[in-house]
Amino acid sequence: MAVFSPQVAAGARRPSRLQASRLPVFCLLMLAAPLLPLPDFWITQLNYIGLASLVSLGLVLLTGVAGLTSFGQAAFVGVSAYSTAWLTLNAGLSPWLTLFIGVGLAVLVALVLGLITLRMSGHYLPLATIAWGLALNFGMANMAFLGKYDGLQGIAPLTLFGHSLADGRSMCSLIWLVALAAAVALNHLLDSRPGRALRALNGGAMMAEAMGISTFRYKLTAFVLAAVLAALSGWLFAHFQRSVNPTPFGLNKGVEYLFMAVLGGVGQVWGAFTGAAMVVLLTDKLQTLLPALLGSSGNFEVIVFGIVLVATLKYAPNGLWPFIQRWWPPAQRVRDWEGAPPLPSRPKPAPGEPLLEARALRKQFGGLVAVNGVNFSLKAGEIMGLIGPNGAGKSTTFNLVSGVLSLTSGEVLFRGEAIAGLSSRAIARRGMSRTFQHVKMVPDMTVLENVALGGYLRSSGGLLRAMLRLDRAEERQLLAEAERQLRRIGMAELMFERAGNLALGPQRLMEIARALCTDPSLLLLDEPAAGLRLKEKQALAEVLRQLKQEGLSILLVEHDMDFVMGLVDHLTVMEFGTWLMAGTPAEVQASPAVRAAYLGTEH
Ligand SMILES: Nc1ncnc2c1ncn2[C@@H]1O[C@H](COP(=O)(O)OP(=O)(O)OP(=O)(O)O)[C@@H](O)[C@H]1O
Repeated sequence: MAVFSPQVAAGARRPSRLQASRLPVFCLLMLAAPLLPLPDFWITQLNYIGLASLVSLGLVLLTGVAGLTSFGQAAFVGVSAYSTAWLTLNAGLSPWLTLFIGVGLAVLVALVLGLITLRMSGHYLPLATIAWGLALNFGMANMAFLGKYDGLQGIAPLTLFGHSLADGRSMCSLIWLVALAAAVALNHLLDSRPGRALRALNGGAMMAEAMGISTFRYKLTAFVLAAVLAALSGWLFAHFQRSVNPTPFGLNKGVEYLFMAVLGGVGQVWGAFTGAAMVVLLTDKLQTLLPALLGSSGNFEVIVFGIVLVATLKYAPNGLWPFIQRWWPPAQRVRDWEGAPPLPSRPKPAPGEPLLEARALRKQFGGLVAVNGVNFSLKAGEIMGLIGPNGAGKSTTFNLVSGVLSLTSGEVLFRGEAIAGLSSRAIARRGMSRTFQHVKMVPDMTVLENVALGGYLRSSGGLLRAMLRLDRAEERQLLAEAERQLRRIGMAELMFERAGNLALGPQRLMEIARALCTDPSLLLLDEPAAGLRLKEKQALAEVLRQLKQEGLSILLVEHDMDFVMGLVDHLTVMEFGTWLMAGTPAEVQASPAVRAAYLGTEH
């Protein structure tokens, strides 16, 4: 079926996956750097860049991908650095053991902070990370056993298979090995089932939850992973510097890490390295240049960084990495999922089986009764329309059925089971999938990846498997299913397009494909024709007719009477939050009460 002709907004470009083909060359170069005849100064700079990149990578995941902000990453670096310093110096533990203790402590703190703050809206996490950063820094600077402002000195160097890593060159290899491994693992993660779930956090919690994704769990995951990366950097830092003091773990350093991520490109894995390199190298240059120019000493580079940050946010909000990427184009995704076995699917209701029943639905927003005493039912294989003029309460009813809103009173039965009070995630798991009145998607992901989000509940690959690339068989199944659903609605030719480049019509169809990818027993469409041009509406109606022929059950909320008339089996009409009438399209069309409701006259 090809009912839809591709329409892509002007300026559309071929999308790319995050992984770039020529990066192995860069990785090899960085790992070989200590073997090159570089002066010690440059090796030291490379070490600092690698250490900062690790922390910045965590911020790419946390801020760029998951949309959460932390000013306290330097404190996580400090926890691990001080842990290994104190435990190796005073308890005589092996640094390889203290690595796990330091990272474990950072994970513990991240879990506590995350569990307290991540359920709250936006600004609580940044505030909590500021408080945590300040508290820890004052703690380190005032505790006698941690050496107060002087810190701890004489930390033992690392040894690996009997070989000492005491000099900067040996540490350089280890630091870059860890930093590059982290970057590769993060790239793998973002190109996977859990990675798409993480990227969906920025597309709005409502959409992610409707696909069965626990947004809280993934926010916590991003926060903990960012803390782990910071802790790894802290452990390496302590054994590279061989001393620790509170200064590198203060709040200003936390802000600097965030600056690195923003400067490099906060949503880009390799942007973390770009930002870290820029800041480390510029700091060194400016710290000598500016005092000489101005004739007095001081941290004048901070002023320059402030100006650069504002300019970056205004003129290059995606950071510097996209500019570098122009000369270093990323690899095109290889279509390697042909013939992948299908994902598991659920048993479908028999045609005519009672599927959905809404009984006496009522929803009150404070003093406003948005929905009052609404009843309707839908059998398997039917398309039902819920129509009514603006403000009639259709979307509220839709949200009550799909679990986005909680009922004030009433009952919803889905396949005979009472689902009122269940979360939208739990309802999605039972086989109800929805689209949104205002399209909700991840604009930076391809159409295929957006649709694959719908397969989340039909797959199980976790973080570790994704990072180690052990999830490829399941990933092929997911992408094959996403492509199958795109073909089903006639949109396969756009699968590699960046979703944000699509016009509204194809975006709405993409949402339908995503909902189909969940293998639903019931498809809920919230005003799918809103904002579409005539041709787009016709294409959409054709897709829905095709889905009905395939036996799919659909509940359609729509404002446009003409759109639903030739499409649905029966209609329920709402007015002022109440049930007005139910009947076939012909009966509804002939009803003077419905005409009056739409014309806004008395009836
Ligand atoms: N979260 C909310 N808080 C308060 N009032 C709300 C909320 N959501 C909806 N309403 C109100 O409930 C009533 C019904 O709104 P609803 O969006 O369900 O109508 P609708 O039939 O979908 O309208 P439209 O076709 O314009 O989308 C309106 O008066 C609206 O202002």
